[in-house]
Amino acid sequence: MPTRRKMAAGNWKMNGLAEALSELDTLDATLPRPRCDVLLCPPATLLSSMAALAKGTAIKLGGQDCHWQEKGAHTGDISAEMLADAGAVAVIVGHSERRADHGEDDATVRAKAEAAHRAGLTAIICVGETGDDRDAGRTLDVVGAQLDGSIPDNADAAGTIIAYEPVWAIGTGRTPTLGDIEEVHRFIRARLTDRFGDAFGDAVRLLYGGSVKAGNAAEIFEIADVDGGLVGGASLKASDFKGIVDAASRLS
Ligand SMILES: O=C[C@H](O)COP(=O)(O)O
Repeated sequence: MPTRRKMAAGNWKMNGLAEALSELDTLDATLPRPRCDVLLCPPATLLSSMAALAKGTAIKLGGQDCHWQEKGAHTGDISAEMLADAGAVAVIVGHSERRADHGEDDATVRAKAEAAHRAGLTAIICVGETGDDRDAGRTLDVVGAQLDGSIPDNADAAGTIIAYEPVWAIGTGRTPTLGDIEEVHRFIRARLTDRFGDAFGDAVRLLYGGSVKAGNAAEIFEIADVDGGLVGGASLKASDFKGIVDAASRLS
């Protein structure tokens, strides 16, 4: 049996002023030695302050995006090396909001994942179908193509996490059925095993994202190929996120 440690990852998106720093303290105070990995991805403006606060706790920090280059004339961008320097251990790449808002295609996402690896960060690579894709029965084709195009050829399982996030489930309160989540996660693991081999396929972690809450986390994280969640709205308040961390911890 593969022993993959569950992960509860919070993506704060474009939310969080300095006052949100207290959420980290609250979360830490309420987490008695979680048996899962706990990751918070705040806006870049809060990263170094949160990394300082998180020192010595079970909470790790991540970025929400990075540029593919190490440095240079790219106004407004942040490199993976800068995120690592600020205390991040991971970075989300290819989130559907980046793909939609910034026109990021699979090649761009792959370059960003390569940059993450270059900087020693775990790349959390997001894939997921739109509502139209699902209605048209294209979910597995779309997700398969995103996986093929977005994951670097030299990816290693320890430094790579795939987040399956159906676009239509993000922030909507709607989730796929447990059977649908199971089908897509099984498909993702099989696709990765075909490309990278059994060891990679067994070890790589697959997160589900899209309207995960304390109330549905356990039933989703119990699915065989689901290794935790990438959580948006319900990660903003420590009191909400704690229930999700607890579910991941119990099932680890
Ligand atoms: O990265 C997180 C996802 O986009 C999920 O967001 P949500 O939990 O608010 O639906």
